Amino acid sequence: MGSTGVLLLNLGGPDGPEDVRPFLYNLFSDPEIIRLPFPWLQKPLAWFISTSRARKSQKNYEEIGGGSPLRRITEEQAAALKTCLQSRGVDAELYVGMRYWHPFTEEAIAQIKADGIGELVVLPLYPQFSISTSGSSFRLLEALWEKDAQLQAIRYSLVPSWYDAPRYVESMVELIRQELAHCPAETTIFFSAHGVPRSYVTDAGDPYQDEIEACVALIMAALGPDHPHVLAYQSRVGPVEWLQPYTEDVIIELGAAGAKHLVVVPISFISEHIETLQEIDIEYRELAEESGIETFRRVPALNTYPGFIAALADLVTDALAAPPCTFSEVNTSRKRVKLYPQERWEWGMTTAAERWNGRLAMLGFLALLLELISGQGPLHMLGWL
Ligand SMILES: C=CC1=C(C)c2cc3[nH]c(cc4nc(cc5[nH]c(cc1n2)c(C)c5CCC(=O)O)C(CCC(=O)O)=C4C)c(C)c3C=C
Ligand SMILES: [Fe+2]
Ligand SMILES: [Fe+2]
Repeated sequence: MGSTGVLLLNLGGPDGPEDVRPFLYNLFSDPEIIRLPFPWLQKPLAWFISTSRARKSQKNYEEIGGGSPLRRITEEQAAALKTCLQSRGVDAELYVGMRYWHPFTEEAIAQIKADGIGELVVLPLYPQFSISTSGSSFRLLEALWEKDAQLQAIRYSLVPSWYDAPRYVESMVELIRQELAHCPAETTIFFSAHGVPRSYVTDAGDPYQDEIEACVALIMAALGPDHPHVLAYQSRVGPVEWLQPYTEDVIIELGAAGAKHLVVVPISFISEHIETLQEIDIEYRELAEESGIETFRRVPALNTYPGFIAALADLVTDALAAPPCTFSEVNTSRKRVKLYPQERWEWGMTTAAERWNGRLAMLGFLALLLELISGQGPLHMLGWL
């Protein structure tokens, strides 16, 4: 058997302003992020959304220095994890595979093959599983595996999610306590999770909301019952309904109800990035001040916090010791989860028919918008006219 490897998966982020549009294009090209009934519409729509969103997104990245710190932090996590594993007698090569920007997952896999890795642990840097994050990366890896005999020879094991890993929960509790030490006794702990469209949970069976709620419950059980706390969902994109309540609404409601002190806990992110540094620290802070909140503090992301790196090392050593968890096993253990493309057609006045009705209407509307904004309709774009 060859040597041992650990592949850390994350979303990726633009290194500078010129990367923002192509990064967004990659993100919106992913059917796990935007679920469309027709694969051929995915790329034109991704082009349309990335082009129209790029300026706003670039402005947000400018406020945090022009680009995302995600690559640097993830590489620091990889280096710290390698050292921690070495101290436990595990000699492993670390790889970083981003879903939508450099270093791409495909680049990491090419390196894993070149290095002749014989045993691989695949560890997503998302504590809670979502179709849109870990699910999307697993689907990409599965596709790479399917067509590559060299990859099929590797003994690999996936870690689907780890929101309940004891040292991760402990580290979160430690960081929250450190922040609470600077706050008055009546401070509300405000868990802000990344949102996903509500239909991912209700229709596609994404376990994300359950895992977020279980994670918050574990942290609160360890912190003790004295603290008032709330959970809300941030970063909504697009017109459809996402998981509720929305972070911005809850900040306004708390202010109106007379709350004065908040500590925000970014619960789905383990690294600083645009949604902590810009959205929480700048946008939500402003909103909180306007809503009459006097103390608005945020718990820092775990980054390379030693207890957290130890938690990651536990996950790796546990995965190496246990029977391997494979792609088919993740799909079986989450058999209610419908990874895209998922639906089968049913004839008659069914929910499927109604859904398709809505989708076709939406497609007509999008085609019109596309034509109005770009001067080119979908058929021109496809070279049909
Ligand atoms: C449009 C749908 C999106 C879903 C669903 C979504 C889920 C989701 N995302 C993260 C974590 C990250 N998202 C990041 C960037 C980002 N995500 C979306 C859209 C969706 N995310 C967009 C449009 C962007 C780009 C930034 C922007 O324009 O707002 C990042 C990278 C941030 C960086 O520093 O560059 C992360 C990380 C989670 C955890 C999640 C669902 C659970
Ligand atoms: Fe996101
Ligand atoms: Fe966002």
